[in-house]
Amino acid sequence: MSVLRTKPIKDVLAQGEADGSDGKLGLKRHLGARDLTGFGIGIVIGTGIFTLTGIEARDSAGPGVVISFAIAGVVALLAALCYAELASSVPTAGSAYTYAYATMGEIVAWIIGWDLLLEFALGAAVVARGWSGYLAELFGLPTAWFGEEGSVVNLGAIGIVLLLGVVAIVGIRESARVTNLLVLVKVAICVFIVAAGLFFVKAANLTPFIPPAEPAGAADDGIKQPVTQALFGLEPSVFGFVGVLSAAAVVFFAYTGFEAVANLGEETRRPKRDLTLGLLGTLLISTVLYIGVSLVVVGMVPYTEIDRGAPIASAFKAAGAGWAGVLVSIAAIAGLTSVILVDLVAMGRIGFAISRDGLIPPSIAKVHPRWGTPYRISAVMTVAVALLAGFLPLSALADLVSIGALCAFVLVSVAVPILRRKRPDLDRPFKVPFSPVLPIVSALACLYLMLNLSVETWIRFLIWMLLGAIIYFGYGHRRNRLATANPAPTPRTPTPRQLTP
Ligand SMILES: NC(=[NH2+])NCCC[C@H](N)C(=O)O
Repeated sequence: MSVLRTKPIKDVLAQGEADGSDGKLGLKRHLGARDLTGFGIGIVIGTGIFTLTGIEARDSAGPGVVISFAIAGVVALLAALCYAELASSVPTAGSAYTYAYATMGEIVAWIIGWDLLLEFALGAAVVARGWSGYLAELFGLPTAWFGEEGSVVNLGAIGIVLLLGVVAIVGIRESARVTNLLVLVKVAICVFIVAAGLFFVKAANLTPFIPPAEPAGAADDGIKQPVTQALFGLEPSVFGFVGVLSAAAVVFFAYTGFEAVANLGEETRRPKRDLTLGLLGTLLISTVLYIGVSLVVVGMVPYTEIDRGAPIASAFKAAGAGWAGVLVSIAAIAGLTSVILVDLVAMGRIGFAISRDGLIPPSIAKVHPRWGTPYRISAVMTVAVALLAGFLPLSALADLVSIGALCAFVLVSVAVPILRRKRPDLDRPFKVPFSPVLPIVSALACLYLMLNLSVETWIRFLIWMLLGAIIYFGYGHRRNRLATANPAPTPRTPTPRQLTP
């Protein structure tokens, strides 16, 4: 069936190796392992740790939110292992989209590509609104233009997206420099938060570590409740182990985005080695920091009193160290800025890979001769993200970013054992241990977290996917490169003249 056609792996590899020198579409190779880890941490540490920690501790898990972060971290690490195997053996700009095209067929590839566009575009937009909110608070700007509620247009969000969009377009090296700097700031401050906060931790705040389950309030009912609870007709409840698990699904947002690294394979000097280092390094560092920061927050303040909006800053304030609040704001602004930038960079690469294959119009896949970036698709998508962030109240849509990431992780996990059977002799610099067991566990864990997200999120996600299906059958299905390719040209037999030296 034509929707299930796959792209030969040798074509995928050839596309990934083009560097633009022979007139083929190709990106420029500037990045090393440190840059990749910088991009990874750049996109990972942001809104999640600075806000979700408070909300989930208070409303869903108590101090057990630390376990939620650990669980989400392990699930993300499993997915990162699978990503590392595929990214290092098939280093391309499209990551999961490309792996799916080579293993599971065009329609699955499209679904994943469309899903990744949602994740990265919405990721940038959601975080841009948060960014604007921080800015407004820091400088006392009018919330009508910079805030979340009741604003007509969010100028801060539009401004930051356009500005970072320009950085992303002007060059991968420039983007790496800006990202590395921001990452240094936010990681240093996170380390400081953990080290200083430990002095204020009180054992009493940590007991009971997991508060006993209790019935959920009306707010968590109906389409707001996790699919697992709705599906099995369970009485909606919060806290207890169930609460810890549903908090894990929500804080998973804090880990999403690391896959951006896997999209930089065509811009990395030594992709086979460095992609693995970048992916796993990102995850290890962020997991350790997250567990540290969340432990400090719930250890400093009884969970019933944690501030929902600014949990870290107000924990320090309560301990009489209000000055730490300024540091936290700086870390948050630096963190959110790098998240948006890397989201925009990665979004351009995914769009580039999809349009290069003709599933969306190939003319926008052009690479800029000097900057070496996919500037057209990046520009188009940056403007779209700016409009989204400027006009839609998005804070409710963070879960949609998570479901998008999780859906891609499920497919990437499944793709590992499939690719091992389909192309057994592919050069694999990194191999997931215990395949297929570990990839299957990874897929199931991601699926489980997906089912812990709310019914509402699933409905929104399915609507987005339906839109994708319409575009695919209306355009991509007939117009893409595999569909329009002439029958494979027969190999030219060398003429006798060519054979003689
Ligand atoms: N592509 C994405 N998932 N982007 C959003 C990343 C969000 C980031 N993990 C944070 O906590 O702020």
